[in-house]
Amino acid sequence: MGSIEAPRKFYTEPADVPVVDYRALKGTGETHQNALAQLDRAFRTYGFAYISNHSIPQQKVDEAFAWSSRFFKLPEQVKAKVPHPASNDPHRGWVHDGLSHVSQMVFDRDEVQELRKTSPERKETLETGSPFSKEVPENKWLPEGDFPGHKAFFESWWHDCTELNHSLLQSLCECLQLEQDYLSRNQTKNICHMSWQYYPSMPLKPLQNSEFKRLNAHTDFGQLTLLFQDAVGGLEIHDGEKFRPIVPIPNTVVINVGDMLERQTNGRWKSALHRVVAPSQFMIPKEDEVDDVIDRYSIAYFGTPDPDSIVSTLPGCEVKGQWNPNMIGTWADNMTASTWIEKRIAMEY
Ligand SMILES: O=C(O)CCC(=O)C(=O)O
Ligand SMILES: [Fe+2]
Repeated sequence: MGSIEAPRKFYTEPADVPVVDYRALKGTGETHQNALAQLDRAFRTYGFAYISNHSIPQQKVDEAFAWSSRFFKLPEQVKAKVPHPASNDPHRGWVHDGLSHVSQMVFDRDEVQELRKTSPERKETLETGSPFSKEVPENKWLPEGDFPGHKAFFESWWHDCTELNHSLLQSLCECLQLEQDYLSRNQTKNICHMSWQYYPSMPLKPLQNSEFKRLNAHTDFGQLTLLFQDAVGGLEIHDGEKFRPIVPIPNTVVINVGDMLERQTNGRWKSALHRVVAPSQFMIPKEDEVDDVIDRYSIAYFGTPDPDSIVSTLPGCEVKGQWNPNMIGTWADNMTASTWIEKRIAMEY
């Protein structure tokens, strides 16, 4: 006789981050107003939301993941033809496992060196920027013969993400009762950035016991991030009390508030700490069931204001929110977007 398996339990309940319907965000009437209110609440509470029914067809998202997997499965000597330098300049190309290291608001080189030893990560990334903007470093592409078709796909994918980013910025403006293009007007040079992340399969134990992370806890330093994740899981956000899983929901994109948007909204919206660890379903105590954690892929589009723009309080956000902006203490007056990005990325290399 077959037995009924007890439902799998998470060690920690997933974060109760809402799924906001993009069609409602872009619609009219009461449903529209409700969707805006839901997004505002999600950003106040978590700094994160899932967006369903968005403008990029799932087939295109699947294609992007297929390109990513093909790239990272190339032999190392091929990927090494487009190496990311040992510094962040230019922030382009393939980052081999161990080259970059994420930390949170640590700006002291010695301290970062120490953290590299005590909180190592297992990841590779491909760092890319706008293929259209003249204001940013050129992308590093493999010869077309090594990887046919990738440039054409990337251009089209970049375009789709940029459109979605601007469309969401408009919704954010509606939440904040600003003119609809208020935030987009300040993103004309397109210094936005896209990281393609690959977390190779690895033994489960060192992830479970925190000897390794896939990605250390951090806040994003841009304005709004669009995050596409595959079905594997492992992303967690800190809800003010503890880290909780952001379980993958098919056909959605995760969006989150970065440091600059937290600063601009004066803490009304939260730039939340997040990290990538073992998927929560592997944290149940059935240790002999699985030895290795499988490959994981994600793609992040970091929306960023124009480099020389001063990141300061938006009209209507003068009253401080419930969250203290992360940049308090380190956020000088008249800080530009590029200064903040460089300050933070420099510490990753
Ligand atoms: O891989 C993920 O799901 C998270 C990536 C991330 O947080 C980042 O690149 O800033
Ligand atoms: Fe992040």
